[in-house]
Amino acid sequence: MESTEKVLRLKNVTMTYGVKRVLNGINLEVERGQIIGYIGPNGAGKSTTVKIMLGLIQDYVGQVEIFGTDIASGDTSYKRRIGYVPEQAELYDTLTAMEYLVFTGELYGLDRKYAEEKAQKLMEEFELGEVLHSRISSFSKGMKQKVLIISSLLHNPDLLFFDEPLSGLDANSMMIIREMLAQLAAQGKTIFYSSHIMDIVEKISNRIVLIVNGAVVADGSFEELQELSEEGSLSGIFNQLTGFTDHVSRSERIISIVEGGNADG
Ligand SMILES: Nc1ncnc2c1ncn2[C@@H]1O[C@H](COP(=O)(O)OP(=O)(O)OP(=O)(O)O)[C@@H](O)[C@H]1O
Repeated sequence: MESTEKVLRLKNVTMTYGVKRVLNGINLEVERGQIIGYIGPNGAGKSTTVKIMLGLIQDYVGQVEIFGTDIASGDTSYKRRIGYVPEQAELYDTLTAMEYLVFTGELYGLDRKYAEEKAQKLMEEFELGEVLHSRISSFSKGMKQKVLIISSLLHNPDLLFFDEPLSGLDANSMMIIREMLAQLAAQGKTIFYSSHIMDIVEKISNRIVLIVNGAVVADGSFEELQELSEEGSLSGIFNQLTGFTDHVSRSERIISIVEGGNADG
């Protein structure tokens, strides 16, 4: 595999829901080993882009290639090389963690015994060894999130889509995931990381793509984005590039409404 292999290529991708255009011609090329921080305001179109790449939305316009294959070609073998941590997942609450992980491992074509062994080892590393055979319904939010992360990794994918993967995780677990992603990228895995936690995106990504209203408005390393802006932090750059300057007056109005005063006042 060439080190500059294009893992992802989006050509002029547009998506419309009814009369509402939510993606406005996204162009993106991602090379092997990159960690892309995919950021943007609520409703900008991030999840829609990810769902298109996962093959969950098919009525887009434009072209999407993953590992060099057009995903509309009908060849779905690319999916075996992908891992996905959704922002919100319906975990099968009545299953135990082991049952869930073996089930998803087998979906990805893993041998049952191999999936069991790997699941057990990974659960232990995430300090969940004692609840391996407990029902997921008894798990805390962070514990469920760890199970999702493990299930995304079980088949050793080459491309990972992480949507707000650290939600609910404590500071120690966050540090492990951050380090693990950096090490995976160093080995040539590609990571598409979508989050609203700007200081983590700033630290973790070697390339940041900002989308606003379904279009890419900035694309580069954190240092390159800093050159576009007078702001020092990614959250400052985000505020500036999305044209957001009225947080003080907005909060004043909200509090005024809460207090029952004149909303304009
Ligand atoms: N199934 C759907 N039907 C109609 N509109 C939709 C659908 N899914 C998403 N949208 C709209 O598409 C736009 C983009 O949504 P999307 O979920 O991609 O945004 P996002 O950038 O992931 O937002 P967030 O940061 O809040 O998760 C939003 O205006 C949303 O209301």
